[in-house]
Amino acid sequence: PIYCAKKTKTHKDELGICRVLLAELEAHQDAWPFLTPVNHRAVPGYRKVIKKPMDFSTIKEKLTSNQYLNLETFIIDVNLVFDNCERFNEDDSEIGRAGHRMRRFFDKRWTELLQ
Ligand SMILES: Cc1ncccc1N[C@@H](C)c1cnc2ccsc2c1
Repeated sequence: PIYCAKKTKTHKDELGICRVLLAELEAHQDAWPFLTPVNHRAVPGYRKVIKKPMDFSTIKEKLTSNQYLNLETFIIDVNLVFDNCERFNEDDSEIGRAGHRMRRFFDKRWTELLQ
């Protein structure tokens, strides 16, 4: 088409996409290490190494209490979950592999939803 305006997404549209993406992340079979905050008393060294802990339940709380300005601030928190995972866990470990699989899944889904 000659005139093809890029459809801007309203705040509500973007939050709807965040809710869909978060629900899919939580339902993923490899989500188990990321569903709740890492218990730093049970995981020695975690509090020292990971300056900004993040997990899917915290993201959900922030989403439902309207703390995300837009899709970008939501994506930054999701990526923080995976970056923390890479920093603390060996690539060749159960949790490390789950983190890589979850990041690949997330990258694929949000680009699909935004096309
Ligand atoms: C994402 C992450 N990074 C570093 C350490 C832990 C975790 N996940 C927590 C839930 C967790 C905490 N403890 C255990 C014990 C076996 S799997 C598992 C998972």
